[in-house]
Amino acid sequence: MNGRSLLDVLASARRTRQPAVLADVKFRSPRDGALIDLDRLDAFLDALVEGGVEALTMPTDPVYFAGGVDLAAKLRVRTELPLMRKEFFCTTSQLDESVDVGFDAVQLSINTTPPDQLERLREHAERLGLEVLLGVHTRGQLRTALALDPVAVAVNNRNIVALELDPGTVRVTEMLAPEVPSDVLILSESAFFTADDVARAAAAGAEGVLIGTALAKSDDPARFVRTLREGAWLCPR
Ligand SMILES: O=C(O)c1ccccc1NCC(=O)[C@H](O)[C@H](O)COP(=O)(O)O
Repeated sequence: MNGRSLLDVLASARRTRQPAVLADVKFRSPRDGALIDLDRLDAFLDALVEGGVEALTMPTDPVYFAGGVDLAAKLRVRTELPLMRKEFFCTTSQLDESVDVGFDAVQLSINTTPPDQLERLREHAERLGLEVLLGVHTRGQLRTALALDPVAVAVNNRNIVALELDPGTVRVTEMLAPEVPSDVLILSESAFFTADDVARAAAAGAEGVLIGTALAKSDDPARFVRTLREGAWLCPR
């Protein structure tokens, strides 16, 4: 055990009633094109740590997000923050690889994981010691996820199946959060640009928010993280 836990980060946010801020290190997005140049990666990571982000995620898909496990390895050596892999998971070998690279958690999104593989992949991940968040974007997907008795759900405000070409809105979290039982943690993901967006997700009961594009585009990511925390207060569900 290495002591890094994304679930602990979310649980601790619930106790302190201050939402955790997580950074999605995304090199490219289908919507916005190139986001992070490799030559500024270390400085970017240092700024995120300085700003106080509590965990990192990374889409490792090379085609749409310009990610890769080689790039994830760079994150692993640079920071000790909990690290979650986002991927279009369909095989157990992708999970074995995730452990080898040093990921602590994986997100299995209901709408991208083959339905007949979902439980098998989740069990395999947990057997390997990976934390598992179930990703949802709609009410129907949330129902599917809750039937699996998750510790945490990731509510994606954008539709990953549309490759996040939709603008996304925190309204998705506001709609779904009331339907999540109070013992299930919520990470609200995507389309965060202002402190008001973060405050809305927290008011809806999300223990954490995940921000990618806005951080990558910020001239001062450390300061941006600090401003995002201002005024956000977690409402118990
Ligand atoms: O969510 C997934 O399952 C996923 C799978 C494979 C590649 C990417 C995936 N999600 C991407 C994201 O979740 C966003 O990059 C992240 O929430 C940040 O969004 P934004 O702040 O809007 O850039």
